[in-house]
Amino acid sequence: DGLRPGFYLFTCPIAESIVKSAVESHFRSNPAVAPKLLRMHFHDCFVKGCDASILVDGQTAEKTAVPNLSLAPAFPVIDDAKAQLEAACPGVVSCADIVALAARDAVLLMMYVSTYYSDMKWFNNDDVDARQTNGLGWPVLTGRRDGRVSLASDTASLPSPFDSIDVQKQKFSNLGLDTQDLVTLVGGHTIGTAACQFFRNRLYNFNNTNGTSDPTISPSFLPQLEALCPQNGDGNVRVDLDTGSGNSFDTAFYANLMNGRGILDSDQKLWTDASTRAVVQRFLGIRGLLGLTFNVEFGKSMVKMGNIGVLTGSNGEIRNICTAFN
Ligand code: HEM
Ligand SMILES: [Ca+2]
Ligand SMILES: [Ca+2]
Repeated sequence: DGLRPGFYLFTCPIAESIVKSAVESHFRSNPAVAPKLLRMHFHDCFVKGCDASILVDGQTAEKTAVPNLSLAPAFPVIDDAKAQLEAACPGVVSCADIVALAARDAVLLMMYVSTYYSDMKWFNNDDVDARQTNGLGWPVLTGRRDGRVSLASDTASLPSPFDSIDVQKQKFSNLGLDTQDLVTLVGGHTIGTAACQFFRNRLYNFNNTNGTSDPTISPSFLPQLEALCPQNGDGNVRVDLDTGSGNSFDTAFYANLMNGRGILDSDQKLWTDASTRAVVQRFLGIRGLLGLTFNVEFGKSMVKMGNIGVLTGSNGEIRNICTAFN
């Protein structure tokens, strides 16, 4: 019953290092996979629990739903790790655990890069081997098993960038996550990018009023965003969710919200709404409030998220390949 640290200690002791090396080698050729791996774990857990339902191929599978399309470059990381794991310990390590471990390893790489480097181009694999993680990251509990259902229609439980704070809170509390978890986990937007199509309405057509922009956007930031996402430009152009700090796992995202420089409407509202703003302020160490340390809280909330609806014991299965049920 339940997950535990080191579930594979005796059955596949090399499991966690195989996942780590798969994440690192893909990261080296394409660092953009790191934020996608984090988001993949979130999208897995929020739809039928953390059961690898997001990995299955098929015409009506979760993968085909709009919110999951931009995750495509990160699926091969999981498939690679799984192939190596099947060679080392056949039939033992679940795809759901690979996703959870890969998300942690991806964040750890970003934390490492932001701690020791100002520019990712100086990053190479030798550094990874020599790195000191200094207590960053979090222990991933393992023992999840893989689900046997994957339907695009189930992705309606995912939050949308157009959701109000009340709806965001509701979607999180449905899964046992409170307001602090919401603000903490959305802090994952400290890394990675969003396509213009998901926020362009804020620039040119706010509340369906043509020519109007969202008044919560800082006046100095609006022209910058408009330049990145022109009104009739390509909606697939991608912009950092944390302007000026898209590769660093840090609290700059929250400072941007405070300064009216959020990208998604759902993110900027974390500052507009008093209940979520209070949590943002605690991450920013505003005087008079009990401070919160982002990296620490993020790990705690990730462990909570990683427990959502897990299959354990004899429930579910250990898939042979992550893209298909057995
Ligand atoms: C109210 C909750 C949330 C909403 C509405 C939301 C929405 C979005 C949207 C619209 C994007 C851009 C997708 C694209 O253009 O491809 C995005 C990206 C991202 N999200 Fe969220 N998100 C939420 C919560 C979270 C959580 C809880 C995490 C992780 C713990 C997360 C991690 C990420 C990451 C890392 C990216 C960047 C992906 C990339 O670079 O491709 N998000 N999110
Ligand atoms: Ca799932
Ligand atoms: Ca950042």
